[in-house]
Amino acid sequence: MATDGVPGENPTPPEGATDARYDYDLVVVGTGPGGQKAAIAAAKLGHKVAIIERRHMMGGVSTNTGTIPSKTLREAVMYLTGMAQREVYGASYRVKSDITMEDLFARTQHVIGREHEVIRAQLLRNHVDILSGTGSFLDPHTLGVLDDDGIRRTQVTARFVVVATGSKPHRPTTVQFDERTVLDSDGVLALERVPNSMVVVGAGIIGIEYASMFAALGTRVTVIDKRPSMLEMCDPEVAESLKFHLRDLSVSFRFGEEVSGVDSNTHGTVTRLASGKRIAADAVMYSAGRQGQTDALNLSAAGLSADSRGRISVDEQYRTDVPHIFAVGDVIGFPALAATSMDQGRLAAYHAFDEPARELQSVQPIGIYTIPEISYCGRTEAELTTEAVPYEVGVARYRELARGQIVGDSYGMLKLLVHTETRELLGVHIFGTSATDLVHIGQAIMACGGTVDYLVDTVLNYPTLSEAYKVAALDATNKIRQVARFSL
Ligand SMILES: Cc1cc2nc3c(=O)[nH]c(=O)nc-3n(C[C@H](O)[C@H](O)[C@H](O)COP(=O)(O)OP(=O)(O)OC[C@H]3O[C@@H](n4cnc5c(N)ncnc54)[C@H](O)[C@@H]3O)c2cc1C
Ligand SMILES: NC(=O)c1ccc[n+]([C@@H]2O[C@H](COP(=O)([O-])OP(=O)(O)OC[C@H]3O[C@@H](n4cnc5c(N)ncnc54)[C@H](O)[C@@H]3O)[C@@H](O)[C@H]2O)c1
Repeated sequence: MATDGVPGENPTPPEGATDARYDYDLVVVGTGPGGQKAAIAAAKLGHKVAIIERRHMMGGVSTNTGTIPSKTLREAVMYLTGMAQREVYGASYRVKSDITMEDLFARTQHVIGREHEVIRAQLLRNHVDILSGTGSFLDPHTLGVLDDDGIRRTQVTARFVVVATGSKPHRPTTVQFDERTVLDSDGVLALERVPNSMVVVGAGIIGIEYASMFAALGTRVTVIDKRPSMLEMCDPEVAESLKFHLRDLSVSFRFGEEVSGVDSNTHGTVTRLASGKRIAADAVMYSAGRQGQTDALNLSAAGLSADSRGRISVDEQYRTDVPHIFAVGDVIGFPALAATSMDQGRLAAYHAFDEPARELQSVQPIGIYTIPEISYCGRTEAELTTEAVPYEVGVARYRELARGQIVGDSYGMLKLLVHTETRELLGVHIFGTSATDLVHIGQAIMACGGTVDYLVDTVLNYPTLSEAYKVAALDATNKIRQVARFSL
């Protein structure tokens, strides 16, 4: 099998599968981030690859109903409401006063359309065959593909298979979803009007991201979660800052409350809580977790099964219990991010074809696209305290940065957690403009085992938000010095 000589160059199209018993060296099911990267990685190694996907889902949940539409919607909300500019131009500043769902979706549809083209072109120029339809196992090496009209079934054989079928919203059986007033995160993308009021059930990342978008649009949002607080994985100070912001946008929180049911009619909805409370709203959005999409796969024909949440278990090489079948992305569960799914797909392909591969770096970022956004990597203060790791905190407030004033962000902050003895960076927690981009500076330093002194001794562009690292580093080192002097 020929391999491409120059890294990144399009591989020579393979004439056939390496093993003549099979049509393909690799068949991937699902074109989300995990499936795309598995297919392209294998093709770049010179293998004959096919990918199965339903006609309207090129790019997966990520491109069609998840990451890309939600982040584009957020961008449209930020722009049209003038949210990010109000500190500069005043509280009444708006780009458009009567924002419609049409306005918001115009931008989303534009980006989704472009992404479809990019993904299709990438697959085709790497000679990956796109098989349109729903894939299911007929035996461990054979997949049936039922076309999108549900009429014609073809079949293909593969030496290796990567299952990258992703996830779908979990819908409790006790709730009647009518796709108009009682919705999940897919249904939100088909809303006809911006609701005046909305109940969000589930204060996970999806729930809080959408709660902040609708609140910015002027919707009165009530967030309900059975847990005692939201975004428990975040630094408490950061989560508290977000909560303060959301309350300012009229968001109400009902934590420690379980939803027992939702009633809906032409007037709207009433959400019933186990505590006896009833909350009226124009719409209810459920964001109470997701489950693996394995129903259509006929896993038993391959000798596989899924757990009660539709997830497939894999080893550290993303290999299932059937050694030539791999699974990646949301279908294997945590962390269920587009970011990680891509690398899982690439690594699964490398492991299948015995291509040397390194493990992923242990320091991984989390980006939460609320308004304002949150991002972090490394450990939290609570974890360090439990583990009795001596640390100091260095904080930079955007309002004290020239760039913070220029962009009109007075609430943002960056917090560094620094080991007081080794001076290593242990954690970075950011709240505010560009947090999801800025976090990568701290991540890179941490991954290289860098210390706070790197930031103290480095000149950064001015005026930038990156300067927050310098300010926080100086703050942490000043505090460490103060304690050291006291001990002398
Ligand atoms: C609202 C929302 C916002 C999100 N925001 C972010 C974010 O900001 N950052 C981030 O990193 N992650 C985010 N995520 C998570 C991210 O979208 C997922 O982790 C990611 O899409 C998972 O990728 P995947 O490769 O598992 O496949 P998916 O993107 O889930 O796609 C799976 C594909 O498989 C196809 N498929 C399923 N069964 C079959 C079959 N039998 N035959 C053929 N095809 C099949 C489906 O049609 C689908 O297209 C978000 C998710 C949601 C819902
Ligand atoms: N920016 C990002 O990276 C991003 C954005 C969106 C989604 N995602 C991914 O999507 C995944 C799923 O997100 P999610 O928010 O749907 O799920 P989740 O599991 O993170 O949160 C669901 C929440 O719903 C609550 N809940 C469940 N049933 C309830 C009930 N009956 N009454 C009240 N509360 C209830 C749970 O306590 C939980 O807090 C995330 O874990 C993440 O991996 C990532």
